[in-house]
Amino acid sequence: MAVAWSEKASSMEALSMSPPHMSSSPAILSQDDLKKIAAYKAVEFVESGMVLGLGTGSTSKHAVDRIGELLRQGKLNNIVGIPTSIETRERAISLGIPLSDLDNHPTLDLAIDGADEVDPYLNLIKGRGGSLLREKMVEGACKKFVVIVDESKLVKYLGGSGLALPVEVVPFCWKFTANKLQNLFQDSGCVAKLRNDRKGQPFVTDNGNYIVDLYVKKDIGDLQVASDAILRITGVIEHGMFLDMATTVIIAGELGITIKNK
Ligand SMILES: O=C[C@H](O)[C@H](O)[C@H](O)COP(=O)(O)O
Repeated sequence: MAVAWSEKASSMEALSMSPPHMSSSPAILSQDDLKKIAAYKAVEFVESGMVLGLGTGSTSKHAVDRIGELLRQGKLNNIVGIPTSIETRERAISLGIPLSDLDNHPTLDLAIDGADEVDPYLNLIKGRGGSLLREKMVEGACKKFVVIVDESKLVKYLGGSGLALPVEVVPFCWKFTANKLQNLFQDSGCVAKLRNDRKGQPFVTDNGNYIVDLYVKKDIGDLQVASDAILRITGVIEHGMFLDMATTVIIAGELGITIKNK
């Protein structure tokens, strides 16, 4: 379903501006504007009393901020947030969003999160920010999982953006695990690289693990088969393919919002 700019008050509220076609000079929307528009649209699905999965990353940050704002304004009440990373937990606390965890709330009403890639079947790659494990645990426990992206995240097949498929691995003998991963997808020209932080040290996840990024030159074939094969490698904890998990994807683009439902 495509939604025109002029019909969507929430989009305008996200930007505090007129829709592009109504302004005297054409407005150029930045990628961050589009992320914010998608996030605000997703927050329209939030109702008072919900247990909410709070995503991680530059797109879901806008959703978390918006939820905090609506709580402050008294337009939402009795929300319980389940954060998917330490970063999101800290942000939610600073916004006064009440928090809990999966131990106390094993079923969530709704989660809102960004993605790195979305394929035509609403399969996702997530985790380029390193938060894939907690995200998959929380978002796998949701009745509804709304994904928010700008249109640059749409791909024909997972891995198709030329960017990485992240895999969280135990630090112990990570090279051994990385080699096994690379060999698994050698037909797709896979190169496995340990992710480093800004200081050139191994990037450490919230769970104390490393990330091996897989770069492929072509389609890796059946995604469920690939997923099972990755998870069978001892040393792998989880990967960033989120297959058949998204129930709705909200895509913000220059021409408006598109909503895709499973
Ligand atoms: O680990 C990071 C998460 O999976 C993010 O949701 C994903 O990388 C998308 O992030 P962003 O909204 O910053 O593009």
